[in-house]
Amino acid sequence: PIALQHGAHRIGRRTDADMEKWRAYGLGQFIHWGLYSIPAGEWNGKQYSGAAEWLKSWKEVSATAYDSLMYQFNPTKFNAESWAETAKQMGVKYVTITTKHHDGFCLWPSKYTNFTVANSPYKKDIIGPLVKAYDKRGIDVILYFSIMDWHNPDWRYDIKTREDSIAFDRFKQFTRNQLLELLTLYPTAKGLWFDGTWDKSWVKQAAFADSLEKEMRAMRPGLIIGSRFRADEYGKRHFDSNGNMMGDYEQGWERKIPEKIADVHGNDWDCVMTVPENQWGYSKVWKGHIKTTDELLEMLAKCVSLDGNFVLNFGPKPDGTLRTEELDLAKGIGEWMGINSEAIYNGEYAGLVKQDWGYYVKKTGTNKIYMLVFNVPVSGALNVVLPSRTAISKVYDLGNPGQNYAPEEIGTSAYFIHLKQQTFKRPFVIVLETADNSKNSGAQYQKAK
Ligand SMILES: C[C@@H]1N[C@@H](C(=O)NCc2ccccc2)[C@H](O)[C@@H]1O
Repeated sequence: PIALQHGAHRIGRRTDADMEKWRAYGLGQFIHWGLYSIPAGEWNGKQYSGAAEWLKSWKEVSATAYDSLMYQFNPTKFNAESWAETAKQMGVKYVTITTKHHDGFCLWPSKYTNFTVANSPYKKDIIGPLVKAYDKRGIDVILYFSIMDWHNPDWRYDIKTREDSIAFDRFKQFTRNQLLELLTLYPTAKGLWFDGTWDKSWVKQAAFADSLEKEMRAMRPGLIIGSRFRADEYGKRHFDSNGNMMGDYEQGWERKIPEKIADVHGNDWDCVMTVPENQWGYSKVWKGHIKTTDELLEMLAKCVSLDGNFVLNFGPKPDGTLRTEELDLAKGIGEWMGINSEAIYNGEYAGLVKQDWGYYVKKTGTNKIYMLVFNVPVSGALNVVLPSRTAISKVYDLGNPGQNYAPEEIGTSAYFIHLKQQTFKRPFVIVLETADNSKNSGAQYQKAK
């Protein structure tokens, strides 16, 4: 291995209680809200082809004109309690909220810039009420923070001249001030979700970022910080020059999901997902495919089955209400979670051979295995292959406990679970309680009928 001062400072997963709680979440909510929600991807009557929250980067948009959106920010219908209640009904265990996106506008009254809610017609802090409303419902809060800040004149994409270096040193102090301010104002926040850290200017700040991360962790023991915050001294991000993950969980899964367990390298991770193809902030026009409840439930199941958390994005409207498509999805997911959340919370990779019918999730610390079924085979028989000498002691349908299945043993620790019906409206979950059978001599199995 290469001697590194600013690489990963821990090998393997964190084992403390705060991280174990994060690992158990399963389902989260992302909220992207800010000035970009006002134009919602449209400018001078033309549609921006990119993500709505990147509108300011469009060459047709002048920074001055964009920044004066601050004087239009007045979400009269904003109600933190109703967002938190929607999230509660959906069954999320944590929420990641944008405090400042790439455009630099702060949803809290930062004392380090005038570009905040305090100088908008709304005047009031948005982050505080949200933290309070979510905390009250037992939903942990993670604060999203973009390092890249298009409003701050000291931001640089790269550092080429002495002037760049002097300006960017001011920017680094500004960034440190804002982050310590956020941790001081919102002490119950469980972590920080960093973004906008890919440009050379920041990638060159291995020592500064490392010391800032240490300072934040010292200030808030247990704080959870992802792999996207800092680079090592060779500019390596997410994984340092020795291939060790930086931070506490992998943040690389943005709008994508790992295929197999080998893809996650034994690390904690979260997948953050948009409802349309690629819109995080509110966008008037949702182009292309809009994901359905069933699709999102399958993504959730896949993430949890591979040791990750699934975080679904909401882009609230400028008036502070949520759009109906997102409310409908929250309702659909919530109804499913109302019946099946036991298969999601405290779920982990089961270590079984993946079958076509869906995903296995093991309940952490137990011998309970959940079968999350999305694809019913024509045969109606779900194939289950367990580690050798593992017997099934109990099988039942989570949504219909009375429905007991007598698994048919078709080989050594291999079973068919015969479904009683052929069509299902929603994905469903079958619970397997397994028993270690290694004590008995070779188990007898019924000949396949
Ligand atoms: C969570 C999302 N991240 C922001 C973004 O710019 N993603 C594009 C991107 C994704 C992965 C590596 C670099 C850049 C989007 O605007 C959202 O905030």
